[in-house]
This record gives sequence, C-alpha cells and structure tokens, in this order.
Amino acid sequence: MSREQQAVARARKAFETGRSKSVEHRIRQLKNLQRLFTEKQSVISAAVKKDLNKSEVGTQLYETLGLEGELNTAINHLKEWAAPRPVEKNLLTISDTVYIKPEPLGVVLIIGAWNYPWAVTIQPLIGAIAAGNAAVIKPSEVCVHTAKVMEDLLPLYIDKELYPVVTGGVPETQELLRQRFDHIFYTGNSVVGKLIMEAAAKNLTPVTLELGGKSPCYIDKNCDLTIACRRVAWGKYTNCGQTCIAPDYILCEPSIQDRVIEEVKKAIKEFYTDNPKTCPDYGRIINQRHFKRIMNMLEGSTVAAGGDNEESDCYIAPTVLRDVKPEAKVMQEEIFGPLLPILSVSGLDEAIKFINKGEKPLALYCFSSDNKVINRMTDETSSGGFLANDCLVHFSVGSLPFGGVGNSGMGCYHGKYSFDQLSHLRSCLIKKLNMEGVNSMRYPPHTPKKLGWARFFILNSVDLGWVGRMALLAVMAVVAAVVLQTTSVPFKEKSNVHFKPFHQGDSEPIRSASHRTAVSAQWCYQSQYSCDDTCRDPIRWAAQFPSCGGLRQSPINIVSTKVHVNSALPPFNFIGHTNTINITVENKGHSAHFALPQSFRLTGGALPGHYRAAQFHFHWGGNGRPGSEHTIDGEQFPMELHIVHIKEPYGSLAEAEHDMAGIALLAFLFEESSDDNPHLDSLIASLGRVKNNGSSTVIPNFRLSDIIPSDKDLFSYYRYVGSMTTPGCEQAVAWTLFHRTLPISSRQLDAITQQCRFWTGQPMTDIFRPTQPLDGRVVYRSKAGAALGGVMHWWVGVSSVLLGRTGLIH
Ligand SMILES: NC(=O)c1ccc[n+]([C@@H]2O[C@H](COP(=O)([O-])OP(=O)(O)OC[C@H]3O[C@@H](n4cnc5c(N)ncnc54)[C@H](O)[C@@H]3O)[C@@H](O)[C@H]2O)c1
Ligand SMILES: CCCCCCCCCCCCCCCCCC=O
Repeated sequence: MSREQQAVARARKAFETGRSKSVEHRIRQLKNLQRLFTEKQSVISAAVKKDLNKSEVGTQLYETLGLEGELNTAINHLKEWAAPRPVEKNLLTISDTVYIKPEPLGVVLIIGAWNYPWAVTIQPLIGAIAAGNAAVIKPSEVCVHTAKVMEDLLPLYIDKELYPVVTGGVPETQELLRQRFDHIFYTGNSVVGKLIMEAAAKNLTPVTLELGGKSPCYIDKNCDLTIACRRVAWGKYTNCGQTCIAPDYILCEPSIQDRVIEEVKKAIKEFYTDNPKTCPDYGRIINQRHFKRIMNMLEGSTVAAGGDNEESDCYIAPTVLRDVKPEAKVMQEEIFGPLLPILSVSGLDEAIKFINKGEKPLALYCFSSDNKVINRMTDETSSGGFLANDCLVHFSVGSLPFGGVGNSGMGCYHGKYSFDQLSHLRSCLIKKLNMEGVNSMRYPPHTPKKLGWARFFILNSVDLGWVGRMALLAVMAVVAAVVLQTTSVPFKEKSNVHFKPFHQGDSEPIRSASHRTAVSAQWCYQSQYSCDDTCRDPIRWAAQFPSCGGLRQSPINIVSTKVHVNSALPPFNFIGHTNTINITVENKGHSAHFALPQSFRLTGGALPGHYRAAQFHFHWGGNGRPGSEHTIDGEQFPMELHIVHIKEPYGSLAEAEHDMAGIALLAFLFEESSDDNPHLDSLIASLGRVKNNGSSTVIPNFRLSDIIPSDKDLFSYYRYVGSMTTPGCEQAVAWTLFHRTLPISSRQLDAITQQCRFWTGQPMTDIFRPTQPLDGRVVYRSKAGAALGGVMHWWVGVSSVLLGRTGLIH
C-alpha cells in the first residue's frame, strides 16, 4: 500500500468511527486550530518568509488573520449551521415535518496552492471539519518550507487520523487522485483543474475548483485616479502579483493612460520606496521557473515603469506596461506576477466587449464615480466576484461566497458557504401514518377530479399561522372524505384528524401540571436530541405544537440597524421587586424555574395593562458555548434571564394565550465579566440542590432587584410581539429585551451549566431555542424621555399591522 493509500484508508476508517460528526468534536478541532495560529505564528511566518519573502506582518494580514476570522465564525455558528433547516411546505405536506438536514460527505481531499499557502489550504479544511468530514490535506510542494511546517504542526493540534497531511508533488497528488474521495477541493491553475475533474469523474466525486485566470480592471475616466490607482497598485503588487484575484490588466481610455501610469508609479513608491528590492513588504517570485515564465511575458511590450529584475533573487520590480495590444504575449495567459499591462479601449462599451470575449474571470474590478457605469459593468458581464472601486477585499468578507465561474472555477466557499459546500443537504420529510384519505388523490385509478385536487394541494405553498393551519387541516379532512366518497378505493383505516388543544406548553407555574407531564415526555432541546430519538427537537416542535410554526415566534435575532425607534415606549414601574422574600426553585426537566409571588407587579413600558409576576428562569449554553435565546446582530450571548409576568386579570397562560400581550416577558442578556457577580451566588448554589427533574429547594432572603438593574437604568430596551420559547410556543407575549446586560464570570457560567440534569438524565446544557424568522414583524427600540400618552395608540397600531398581515382582519 502506498503512503497516500494508507493515509486515505486511515482517514476513512477514522471517519467511519463517527467521531468527526459530533458537533463537540468539530468545535474542539477548530479550537485546536485556533491554538495553532496563536502558538505557532512565528514558525508559520518564518516558513512563508523563506518561501515568498513575505514579512511576518504581511503573513498575518493576508493569511492567518482571515483564518482566525473564519475559525471564530465557524465555532460561533456551527450549531446553527449543522441544525436541521425547516423549509416552506405546500398544502400537501402541511402536516408533515419537512426540513433539510446537513450531513457530512465523508472523506474530502484538499489540494492547496503555494501563493497563499495557509489561506487556501486551511480555509477549506475549516469547512471540512465544520461539516463533520475527514480530510486528507495536500499542501503545495512549491512552497517547500510551508508544506513541511504544515506536515509537522497539524498532527500536533488536530486529530491526525481524521485529518492527515500528505506532502509531495505531482506523482504523489496523482496517486492520491487514484483513491476514492467523497469530495475533492482543489485550488490552483485551470489546466490542472481539468485533470482533477477527470480523475474525480471516475468515481463521480464532486469537486470544488478554485482556479484563476485574467481578472480585468476597468478604470473609467470619471473617477479619482489617485485613489483608484493606489488601490489597483495594492491589489496588483501585493504578494508580488501572485494573487488569484489580482487585477491582471487595466482597460482605460487612451486619454487617461499617462495619468494612470503616473499615479501607479506614485503608489509603488509610497508602498515600496524607491527601491522595492530592499523593502520588507515587497515579496519575491516563488521560484525560478515562475521567474522565467513571467519575464518571458515582457516580450513585445513597452515598459512604462519598473522592469528591473534579478533571477538569482527571484526579484521582479513592480512593473507597468503601456499601450499593450490584445495580441501581446502578456495578454495570452494569467500573469500571476508583478506586471501591469494597460490596454486602450474607447470607453465602457468596448471594455465590456473585450471582457466578454475572454473566459469568465475570477474577479472583475471597475473604478468609476458613476453608478451607471458600475451598474452596466455588473449587468453586462459575468465573473466569480465583482468589486467596484476596490481590489481583493471581497476575499475577506466571510458572508460572501468566494469562487469562480466557468473557466475560473466551480463551487464556492468561506463562512457558511464552506460548510454547505462540503455538506450534503439532505431533504427530509417525516409523515405520520394517518390522514391516508388525503393520499387517495395520488393513488390509481387517476381521475380528472383527483388531478384537480392534486393541483390545488401541490401548487399552493403555505405561510399560514397556526389558525390557518388548523383550518386547512380541517379542509384536508373534508377533502379526504369527499375524495374517498367519490372514489372506489377501499380504505381499511379511517382518515383521522386530531385537533389537539394548541396550548400544551410547559411554562410552569402558569401552565397546568397535567400538561407538564404530557409535554416534557415529548419535546426536547437540540442538545438532547441525538440521545433520545423519541423526543422532538426544536425543528419538530411544530409537528406536535402547531403554534411553534406560527408567524410570531420567539426568540429572534435583532438587527440593530433595522429597529424602529419609538418614543411611545416609556420606562417600567416595578412593584415589590425590592422586597426580601423566600423563593422556591424547581427543576422542571427542561430548565429551572424560580417562582415569584403575584404581589410583584409590573406596569409602564407601554404594556397594555397591569401584570403580575409568575417566575423567572435562565437559558444557557455549556462548556464555553453561548446560550442566550435572543441574538443581537447575529451575536449569541452567554446566558439570558427571562422574567415572566401575566396580565391581570388572567390567572394562567391558558387564559392569557388569546391576548397578543397576555404575557409580558422581560429579557436580560448576560455578558462575561472578569469578576464574579456576587448576586448570582445564591441562585447558583440553589441549582446544585435541584439537580434532577422535579426536585426543588428554597432560597431564603432573595431580592429580585439584586439581580436586575434599578428601574431608572431600564429605560432603554427593544420591544416586539412574539411567543413563549418553549412548546406550545403561545403567541401571546410582549417581549422586552433590555439593552443593559448583566455580568457573569466564566467560572459562574460553568457552575450554572454543569449542575442540573434534563428530564432524560443528560446534563442540562444548551437550553435555548434557535432564533425564529421575523416574518415581517417590526422590532421597536425605546427612546429615552418618552411620554405615556401614546401607549394605547401604539398597541392598536402594532395589533392591526399583525392581524392584517395574518389575514385575521379586513
Ligand atoms: N481561486 C483561488 O482561490 C485560487 C487561489 C490561489 C491560486 N489560484 C490559482 O492557482 C494558480 C497558481 O497555482 P498553481 O497551479 O501554480 O499551484 P501549484 O503548482 O501549487 O499547484 C496546485 C496543486 O496542484 C497540484 N498539481 C500540480 N500539477 C498537478 C498534476 N499534473 N496533477 C495533479 N496535481 C497537480 C500541486 O501538487 C499543488 O498541490 C493560479 O492560476 C491562481 O490564480 C486560485
Ligand atoms: C484596518 C484595515 C485592515 C485592512 C485589512 C485588509 C485585508 C485585506 C485582505 C485581502 C486578502 C487578500 C488575500 C487574497 C488571497 C487570495 C487567494 C488567492 O490567491
């Protein structure tokens, strides 16, 4: 068995153990990579310096900083990415659970290139690990020193069976390509890209090809040429032009060519001094083969700036070429070096024509102050990425898919795109064995009438709240009956539609005890799901609790730039919150609830009435993971406190659930502090006494005002209408999320998350529901100094918008 075969076989065996699939394992591996970049930065930089003469700062700026960002994103979002994704349903599948389940592909081969050896090799690896795959890593042999460092260091930090490094050149890569993989992720030139695809085709292995090509740069005469040329010079000469997305050549009108040359020259001097050769920020060509290749391209072109070179040092100065013709040697292939040809075009039309004659590029740059020019360039061309008035930086935006199109590649990655690219997005539809009558429309004998019903059910998608869904289930039952009656298909089983009361929640003490037992045996948080296949994880709550699939669900992500500032949101009045009392805490199986006396009251805050306190509880993560339910601009916080109040005169959630603001929930996010928050100590200690489901204890001398800020510090908050965050997800909640966060130390967080157990006996961690779609709701933000006058008016406004949207009025 060859070394390559052995590595692949070992990786597959390790994958088959299943360990790469556990989210915890993935996060641990990603954290280990984080540690590698912290602990070994100097070793990494020294190798890159030897390979490409990049400075230590340059390596950090262009390679490892981006990787750190990718690692942070993957670690923070992995749970959300890996969770099942609910999808829109048609009427036929309305009562089914329909979702996408991302699953690992298997063993991925990652073939890296030499120009940004860490960025282009480790970034796909982050995606492969995050998606739960094993990966064989083949660094480019061209960057000799870096390949060796990768081979030495990676096994010290990450699981070496699952993620082996195989070094070597073309023969070794070819031997790898003879093995069977579940995905091949290749970065390099298009010629080899085709060979990779050919090899992959033998096993129908999917490929991602991150290739290159000539990325054009159009400079419109209507723009600030100094700024444009500085940005182009940066994009071109960074890493000595050996960047896949470097602007390959400039297209501009002849009238501005001289100015462009002058401005590029100025920028070269500004960045790399009069003598780039001695400038620590100017790199070298990777080897003499590439040096010769680049120097050959100069043939037949006029040098307007630069041109100095020294073969023994692999040095080529930043160079500008003027009046270059399309037939010139330098225009026949990707330059991948520090030569910047300028070609004349008569204007935008000709530039677009010229670009469209070539292969679709990896990047396309357009510099102009005129939006019409920018819009025409995007509308009338195609490329992997498009940037107006800048170069390269799209590579650093993790929310943008990075990749080529046509000859510049296929597939994309970065951030969540890497995860998706290296996952199989499995379609899942879970149906029950009842409601067989509805299916009769698809069974033979086929009739025009059945076709009519099938058209109705298949061609209509649904976005109804629970009320609509209930009504529709009723319609479906009738249809089933009608279809049954009018066909001769014999059915042994009766179509049966259950109208469960939709408020089967567990928000004790305001939900009933009988509900509690029935429900807690069935629903669970995502963290419990894998160990108990009978429980419903959040994605499937709606199958049993229709309201959980409604249009006003909580929690939500609050996008701070999209909230509406509202001056009719005044401060709150708390009554009784400073009283010292004894409170009972009980492990409810999904969380621990701290009961509050009804004498604690709440008014103000634009709430439409007076509210009585019921209980408070926390949502937390585990083992360093955040656990808040609400997120702000995508950020999840370590923990969240919910204080539940019921509107007067209701006595329970069942009574309050038909009132859109029947419950007032006050939410506080926690932020990690270096010191302990002493007010939490008694609560933490009490959790240690209620480890198991159903156990309870008393906390003496408790004051709610000790754990929350005083009224005067609570004038600033977000408000929206939503739901309870546990089944039955009753849409009866006026949510208030305060800006002011509460402190908690990491020691305290650990103590909280490690003490209690779920009703299933597993450690009670990650007790939060994922954020839900806003579905057109508006989030309001209070404005200090607001008056009470507009409160009712505000609520009337909010209610009519919501009811109108769900079609319940009009
Ligand atoms: N799109 C991107 O993200 C991206 C990033 C970097 C580089 N690139 C492109 O890559 C090119 C430069 O890289 P390169 O190709 O010189 O890198 P390279 O020479 O390092 O080759 C890339 C990988 O292909 C392997 N390889 C080379 N020849 C092979 C063969 N015949 N059979 C099998 N494997 C083989 C090498 O071992 C190496 O691991 C440029 O075109 C550049 O634009 C693209
Ligand atoms: C405060 C200012 C910080 C500026 C940071 C700018 C970083 C820009 C990052 C550009 C990244 C370019 C890397 C290109 C790698 C491309 C891989 C292909 O060859």
